Amino acid sequence: MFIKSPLGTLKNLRLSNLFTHCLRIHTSKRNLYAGQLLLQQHATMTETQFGKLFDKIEELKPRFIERLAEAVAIPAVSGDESLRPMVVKKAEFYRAELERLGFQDIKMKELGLQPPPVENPELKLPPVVLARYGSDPAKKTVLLYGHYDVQPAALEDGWLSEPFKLVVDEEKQLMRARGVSDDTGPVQGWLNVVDAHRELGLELPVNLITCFEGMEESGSIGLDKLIADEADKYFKGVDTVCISDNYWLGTKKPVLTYGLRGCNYYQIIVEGPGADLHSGIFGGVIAEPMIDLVKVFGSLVDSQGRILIDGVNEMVAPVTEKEQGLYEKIDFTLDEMNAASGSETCLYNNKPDVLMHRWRFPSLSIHGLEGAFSSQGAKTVIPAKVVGKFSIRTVPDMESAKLDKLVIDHCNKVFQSLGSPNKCRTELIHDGNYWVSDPFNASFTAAAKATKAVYGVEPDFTREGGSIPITLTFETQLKTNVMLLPMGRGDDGAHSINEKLDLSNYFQGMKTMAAYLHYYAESETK
Ligand SMILES: C[C@H](N)C(=O)N[C@@H](Cc1c[nH]cn1)C(=O)O
Ligand SMILES: [Zn+2]
Ligand SMILES: [Zn+2]
Repeated sequence: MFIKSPLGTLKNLRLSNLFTHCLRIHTSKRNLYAGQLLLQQHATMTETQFGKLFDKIEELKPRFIERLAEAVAIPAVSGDESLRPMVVKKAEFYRAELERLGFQDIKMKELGLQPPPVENPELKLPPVVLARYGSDPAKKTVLLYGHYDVQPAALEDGWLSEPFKLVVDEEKQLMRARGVSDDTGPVQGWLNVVDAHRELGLELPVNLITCFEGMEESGSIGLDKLIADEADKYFKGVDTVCISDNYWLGTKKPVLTYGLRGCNYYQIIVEGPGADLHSGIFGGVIAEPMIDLVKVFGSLVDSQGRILIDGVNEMVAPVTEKEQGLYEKIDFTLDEMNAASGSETCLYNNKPDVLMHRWRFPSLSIHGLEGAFSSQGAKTVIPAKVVGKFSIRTVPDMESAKLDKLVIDHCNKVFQSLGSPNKCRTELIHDGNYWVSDPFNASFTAAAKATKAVYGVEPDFTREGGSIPITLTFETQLKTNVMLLPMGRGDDGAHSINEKLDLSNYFQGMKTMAAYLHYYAESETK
């Protein structure tokens, strides 16, 4: 059955669920012989209800941009120990916002000290912000997860404007600032959805629980335990978890995401000389830590992206015939890929290979190093100690502990083969599991309807090459499903310079979030 409405074509809607409240309103009408009539009446009502909500979101645009500007102005970089007070300040910002919006039972959950490796052994982890909006047992409960920490950013990296100051580019119709897409914009989006309901005097159709953390960009350290501890307490009765912390695959087509890669992040520490040395005096005479590190780095991966560590590729689940057919149908082009990377350096020349290597094969990236000369000019120094950083994006069926052993054994073996008198050790900094789900549950169905209602198209179902370390923990500890509803686009430049969020994605994203809550409330499963 199809109902045509200005919000889009609503397909195969079921009387028993989506129209429950409509039936209540229309019970006085005797003329139920024509299901079509009832459906038309409901279509009008849904249209009116969404119409008002969507109009309110449009009307509140200046307020919603202002709030986002306040949030992104706090440089909450979880990976920079010196900025930890700013991460805590941003948690306080959200506590105040939640209070102002009428959330209750707000808890700033402390997670204790950050475990090693860490510079300051007294460093406290930032709090997790838990809050409730409604606790009606007749309603479903949706847990909204997001993170308020961000990646580092500095003007001198090549930003067009100060990274922690929101710039609205009217010409390009976008907002620019660190975190605007990952993940401050989407977190703000959820709060704005509640704000819009309150302004309209419209009841939220579900109970909400927020779980906003401040360590996602550093591997969600400490959050697993909190979720396990609160599974039967604060999180009791959660029906589904919705995460808005990834991006569309490309720039035009909205997507829903049912898979993530995991991430194991390592460091290799090579040290020898007692201090940095003059290369004219000591060059050729002493063993240089940087030379050893480069050799170990070079043994990890080749220039075609192939991982060279024995046993790693063998853990990857084989590609099935059924799966092979999925990739060609996805709305994505190599041109979009090149535009997003700002280059033509892609290692693959066809869509299925690009998507498979992004979603379902592991990758190894070398991120950088501490301790070495990295400025302009030509300093003739031999660094005494260097710390190399690299990570592996993991996929089914890779086992995290087994991977750690393979990686550490490999680095030790390569270093030993160099015959260097320096010292070398490799350690895990943090890890997070991959996650793959069934995209046909009630939550995904509600999100697909919401996408159709807002954008007028069916979303693509995609996997994400990035990681959200806590996703699998929600699924296993709360024994419920998780759905990923991205707000931004594939070219937003998350983790890069000039991170942006298109204005249309911010506002249409909020409408999709709002519609999702209404459609999910009306779905059959409780
Ligand atoms: C997809 C998400 N917005 C994100 O950027 N996640 C980070 C999380 C992370 C950091 N270290 C390990 N995982 C990512 O994928 O890099
Ligand atoms: Zn994120
Ligand atoms: Zn991120």
